[in-house]
Amino acid sequence: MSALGRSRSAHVLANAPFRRLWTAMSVCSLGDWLNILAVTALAGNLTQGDYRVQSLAIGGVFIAKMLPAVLLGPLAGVFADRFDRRLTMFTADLARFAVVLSIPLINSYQWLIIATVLIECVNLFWVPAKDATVPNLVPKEQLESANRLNLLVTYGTAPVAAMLFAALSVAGGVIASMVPGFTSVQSTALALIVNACAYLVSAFLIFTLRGIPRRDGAISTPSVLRQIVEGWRYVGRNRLVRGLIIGMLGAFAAGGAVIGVAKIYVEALGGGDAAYGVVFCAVFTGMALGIFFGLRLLRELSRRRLFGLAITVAGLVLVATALVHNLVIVVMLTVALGACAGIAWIIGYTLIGLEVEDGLRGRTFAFLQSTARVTLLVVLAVANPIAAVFGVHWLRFGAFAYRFDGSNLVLVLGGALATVVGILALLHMDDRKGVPLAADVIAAVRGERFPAETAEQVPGLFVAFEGGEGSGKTTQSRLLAIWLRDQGYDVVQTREPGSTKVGMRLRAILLDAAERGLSARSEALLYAADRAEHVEKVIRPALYRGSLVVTDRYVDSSLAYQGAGRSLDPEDVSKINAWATSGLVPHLTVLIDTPPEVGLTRLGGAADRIESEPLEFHQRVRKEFRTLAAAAPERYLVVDGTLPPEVITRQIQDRVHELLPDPVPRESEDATGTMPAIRD
Ligand SMILES: Nc1ncnc2c1ncn2[C@@H]1O[C@H](COP(=O)(O)OP(=O)(O)OP(=O)(O)O)[C@@H](O)[C@H]1O
Ligand SMILES: Cc1cn([C@H]2C[C@H](O)[C@@H](COP(=O)(O)O)O2)c(=O)[nH]c1=O
Repeated sequence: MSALGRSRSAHVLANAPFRRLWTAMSVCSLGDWLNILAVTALAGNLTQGDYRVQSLAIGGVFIAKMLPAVLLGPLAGVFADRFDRRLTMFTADLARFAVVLSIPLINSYQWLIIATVLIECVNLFWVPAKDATVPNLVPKEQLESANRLNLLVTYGTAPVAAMLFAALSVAGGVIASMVPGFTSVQSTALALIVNACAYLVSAFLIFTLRGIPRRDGAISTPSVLRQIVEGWRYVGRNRLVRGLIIGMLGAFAAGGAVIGVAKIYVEALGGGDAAYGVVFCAVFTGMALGIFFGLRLLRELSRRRLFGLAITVAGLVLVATALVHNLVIVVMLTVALGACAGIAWIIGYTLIGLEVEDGLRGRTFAFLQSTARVTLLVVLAVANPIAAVFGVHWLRFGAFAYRFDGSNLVLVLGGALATVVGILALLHMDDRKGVPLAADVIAAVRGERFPAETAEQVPGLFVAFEGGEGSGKTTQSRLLAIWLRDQGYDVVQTREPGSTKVGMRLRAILLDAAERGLSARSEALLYAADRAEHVEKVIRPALYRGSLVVTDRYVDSSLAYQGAGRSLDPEDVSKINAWATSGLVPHLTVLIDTPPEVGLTRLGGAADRIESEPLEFHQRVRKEFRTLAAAAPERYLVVDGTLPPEVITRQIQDRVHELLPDPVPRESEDATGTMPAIRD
């Protein structure tokens, strides 16, 4: 049966060919993780004795693992597609089986490095052949679930492999105690034999898998360097995405430092290969806990804050890990480290997915993956040499001696880097400025959201106009903008709904008098959606540029129209709007208070969907506007909308004048050392 002919509702694993490929992928992933652990452990065991030589030997393995993908990745993708995919994967699996098996047989460091390079080169053929096969076996609508499952086995097999490695190391230890001459090197060989068998199982599964087409169209994988250069053009433009990527790369670099020196670090703590496996497993267990429980526990905390906080805490935990010389505590700290990394990674990925428009998302993810790879390579290349050069030092305090070696130094440096990057991310992306972080976190742990008592601290000034229909908001907001521009201010005059591309469509739906069936909740959500776009795309960027923003309607309109007018729960309306705006509150709201009997008669043309509501509706709206203003008089100016327009204008100018920043910033005065010209 053709892939497209299959039932849409069935689970993707009900598809037998895909299930077989997925099983092969799972077994291979398990083998890959086991391979990382086994070859690094073996490199350490083969060079045991000299700390410096051992550090460099392990560093060499990581470089041998990363380099082929960076240098030959795109080339292999193109070559891989010239051959029959099934045959490519089958041959690659057999080759990997043979090369991995040869490592314990030859048992030399030089061959270990050559074999590692060979295995990675073979992987470069296996992976694109597999990637290109998945869409051939799975219908289009199930491709996303298939990719999710692939991702699950790619990372989900890591803790399994780590546990397996630890178990095999313990078994090796037991054998060593019974069989004279059985060394730690031979014990690591057990893991390599299991690793080789995993590739053999995969070869069998692929060989018996029918239905893989020979090839269809070339796989074009652009070079890593090109992806980075091209990606930066898109990423560099968006402040939030820039912050996210820098944060994620910082976390990655710190993670790379841990991976690089983990083996020598664990050994210095008196742990063998089993302990190395346990620490590895702890990182991934922590990541899973962070992804599944961390986000739930801190659901009320702003995602942007949580992202920066998670990286900062990861950095501090890493520093603590470096300084504490107790294996049990180190394992516990490693779980915490993994949890923070998991939280940061999932938030970063999700926010990028949400922030970057559809057409650029692929390139942004490709950019992230390429830079992450290069970052990892650079960190792995320098981590172990740094550890080796630093060597082992003993700090003596009387009878007490404290060991501080190269691995401790690398972990402290990695931790410091993550802490700095985390703090930068917090400052760069904070969407709740003015709300103390500690109070926000404590409230979030209790499952509450800390109220934003103070307005967000932005360089610009934010003024909103509110009022009923025909009250004079458009007239007065325009006059205010002109007056401000005349004084040399950069002014953004805007309105709701409908000031963004999406907003214009929403406005058309919301105000179309023919749209009769819209429920009150949908209406509230659509206004909130328009506002979220408006704040994100227009208001916040302008305020951060230092502009003066004058908007015709904002959150109060929803509280008045949807809350009071439509009788929705005001708490609910307030919550969705606080979420939509990330708590952005105007510095001043000008309420032009006009009786609806007057305002409605001022309007010309056909009434829109809201204007055509009965008078009582508009009266409830007016009452709510007045109540909101009375509750926070310091943030409101209420003017009588029945006064002549010029009188209203004067009142507004007087009040806004008090809030205006100095048009000549102090820094520029200091820089020029001259006084601005005084004209009368
Ligand atoms: N103070 C005033 N006295 C009399 N007429 C006014 C006054 N202010 C505005 N108008 C007139 O009332 C009409 C509606 O004004 P405007 O468009 O500014 O109101 P609005 O609050 O923006 O209305 P809407 O809510 O429909 O957008 C316009 O014709 C305007 O010239
Ligand atoms: C922002 C916002 C607006 N409305 C209503 C109020 C008006 O009837 C229209 C907007 O039309 P205008 O001529 O641009 O003033 O939409 C609302 O019900 N809820 C809101 O949040």
